[in-house]
Amino acid sequence: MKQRNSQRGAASFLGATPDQVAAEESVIASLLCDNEDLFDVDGLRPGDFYNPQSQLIYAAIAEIIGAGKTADLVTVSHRLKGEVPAAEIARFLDRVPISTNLKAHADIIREGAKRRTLQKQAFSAAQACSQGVDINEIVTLMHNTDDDRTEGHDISMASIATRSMEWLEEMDAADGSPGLPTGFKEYDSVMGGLHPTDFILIAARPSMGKTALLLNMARNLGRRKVPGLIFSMEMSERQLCNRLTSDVGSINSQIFRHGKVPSEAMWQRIHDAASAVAEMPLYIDETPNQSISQIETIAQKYHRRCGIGWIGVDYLQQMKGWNPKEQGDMADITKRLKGLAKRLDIPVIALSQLNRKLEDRTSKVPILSDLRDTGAMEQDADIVLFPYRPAVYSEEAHPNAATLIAAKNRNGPIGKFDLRWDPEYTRFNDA
Ligand SMILES: Nc1ncnc2c1ncn2[C@@H]1O[C@H](COP(=O)(O)OP(=O)(O)OP(=O)(O)O)[C@@H](O)[C@H]1O
Repeated sequence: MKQRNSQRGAASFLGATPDQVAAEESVIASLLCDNEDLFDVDGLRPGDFYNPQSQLIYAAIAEIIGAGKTADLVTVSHRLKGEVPAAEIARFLDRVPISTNLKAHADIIREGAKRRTLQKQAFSAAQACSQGVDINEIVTLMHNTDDDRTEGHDISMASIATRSMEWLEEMDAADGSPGLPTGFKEYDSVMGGLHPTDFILIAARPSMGKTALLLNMARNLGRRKVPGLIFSMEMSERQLCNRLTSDVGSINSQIFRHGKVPSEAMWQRIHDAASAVAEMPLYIDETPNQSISQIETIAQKYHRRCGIGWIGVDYLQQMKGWNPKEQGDMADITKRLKGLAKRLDIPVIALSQLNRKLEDRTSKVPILSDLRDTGAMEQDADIVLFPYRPAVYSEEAHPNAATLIAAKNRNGPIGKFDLRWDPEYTRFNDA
């Protein structure tokens, strides 16, 4: 009885079915006979093969062909000397290769690999559930199915170059930039908007207008019907909605603060603006103190369900695990936000406070080194933006003067963009 229970608890992982074994043998036999067939197997990876020897042989064939040489029994045996006996490699040649059906055979191999991966993942998730691991970690584990691999994504340079050209042709035909427009004309023209896969940091001292800047971009994208998701760990969903309404309708935000609407005409304006905001495909998660795992899980869910085209995180210092004494944890957060941008192929915009050491300088204009001591932000960010309003520090400065400083741009120019600040609507405009 005891033994039966322990057997029931043990994992019994899938092996290869006879058709998968046949498919693996067929692909290797075909490749050994005709190297051109490699292009037909469409991004198959060594790890997709079940048989460990097949994995090694396939990897050797792909490497030899990749180096511009011919892969045959002699060259492959030479490369795998000491790992796979030549007689074992020759055994594949006993099969009659059916290269006309190679694509179908590659699909069978890929499907087998996908089943085995999913089974292992489900097993790990079941174990994590019974061990009480954080629920969000488990959901992330379940979602990390390496979609690219399971879809047979070809990562060879030949294929990447083709895709890049197709992308450029598409963009050229669409007569526009691949970036999402922020709505700030000069910024968009120089920086090309917000680029997919970019991790964009908006950093400033408190009350400089970081949230305002993010919401101004959200309003512009919302009007263009680009879905977006904002993690607002400081302000509530109602506060953000009120700010958007104030911005869209040019309504003094103090009305929302005091909860008193001065006239019927103002009610009408508020209703009109609120209706326009309601039609924007924006999603706001106001849960405070979210962990990076929670953010990843929620972002992936909204990306799948609603096709979100950008993400905003307001702000990093409010995230669970953001602790200056734990530089490693902070670096993990920024790395994973960059990873999220890449995986979902959308821009991720994170807001961040700047260190108060800046206040000790004569010039209060932020510089990149103000990001030091804050994990790997400076390194992980593709773009670093500093909104700056001189009136915060000097009574002599014009109250509406503002600059958006692009202090870092991994793939393009940096620059300074003059803006106008309208405080009553918490709105930045083109100057
Ligand atoms: N009705 C208003 N009239 C004048 N100024 C306003 C009004 N509403 C907001 N502000 C100003 O807008 C700024 C707030 O901007 P915002 O919250 O976007 O800044 P932040 O950099 O995100 O701040 P924090 O770091 O504190 O979250 C503050 O300087 C505030 O004084």
